[in-house]
Amino acid sequence: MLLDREKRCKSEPSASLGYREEIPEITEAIIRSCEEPGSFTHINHEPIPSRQEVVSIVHALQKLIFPGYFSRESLDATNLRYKIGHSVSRLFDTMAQQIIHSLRHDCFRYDRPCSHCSEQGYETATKLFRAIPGLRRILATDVNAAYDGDPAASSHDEIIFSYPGIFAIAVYRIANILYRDEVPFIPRIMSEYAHSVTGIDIHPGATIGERFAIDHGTGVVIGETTRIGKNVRIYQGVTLGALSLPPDAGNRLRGKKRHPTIEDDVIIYSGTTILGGDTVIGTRSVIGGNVWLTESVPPDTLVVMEAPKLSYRASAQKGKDSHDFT
Ligand SMILES: CC(=O)OC[C@H](N)C(=O)O
Repeated sequence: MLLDREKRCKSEPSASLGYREEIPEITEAIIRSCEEPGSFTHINHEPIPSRQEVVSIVHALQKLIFPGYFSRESLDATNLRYKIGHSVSRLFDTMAQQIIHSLRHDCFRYDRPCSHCSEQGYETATKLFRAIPGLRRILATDVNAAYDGDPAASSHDEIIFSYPGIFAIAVYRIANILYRDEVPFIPRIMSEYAHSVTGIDIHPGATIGERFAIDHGTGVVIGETTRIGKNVRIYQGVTLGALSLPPDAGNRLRGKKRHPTIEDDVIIYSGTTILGGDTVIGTRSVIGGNVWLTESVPPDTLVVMEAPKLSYRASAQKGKDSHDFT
């Protein structure tokens, strides 16, 4: 049986017509706002890089870097050469096209004179694909470091299949090659994608040595000018960041070293924040959890936050309605 309210609703004529009459005016208002000085639009320009394509490239590169782990079809000795050749040849053009789009965008948009975006796009894509064997080698050191440092990891394969840390580091290592080649947009699209799926934010401009491990990873931030040596391990919630940034910091500090340097064999535990471009954490140091550091520490230093004083008493829950926290 229909309720009265439902009956009324069903017999009511559609209200959309009256409201739809407003669409031309709404459209005009949006167009006028696009013409306002200082408004952001992207009209009449060369094709822009596609975020969706770049994300698919990331996943395709992950399959090439760790063959067999992320493919639906199994790889074996008879099809390996064919499958790798096939994906390199397909990916090569897609990658080059995306690089060309992003270079062209900057040429047109910012009047940067250029006559060879297309050539440069193919050259950079070639460099990236040539770097894959090296990427595979360095990522193997990262997987080994994660396994060696984590009793919860039951195998190297488990790390490759499932650890957000290794995914974020793999994407960082790819993006860093493009960043060093001064490809606009794509490195950040890649690293912010990894950030969005792992909670780990590694700027592609950071410099990170081999055997880098991020355990758990959620909330890790590694700033653009951070330098990290070899065999460094960090945990969730670690920030390697800049000191306070004034409102005009964007223009004043762009390109300057703002983030710390972490030397070889350092461990930084969860929730720690280390800030400043001149801050150096000396080799083999261990920085405990929840430390706030804005100054350098010499090699072989242990830095710990003294635990706040806790008091322990019998629980107030027994026989009481409210808790007594005084
Ligand atoms: C990580 C960090 O400090 O970020 C702050 C700012 N984006 C910068 O790069 O300086």
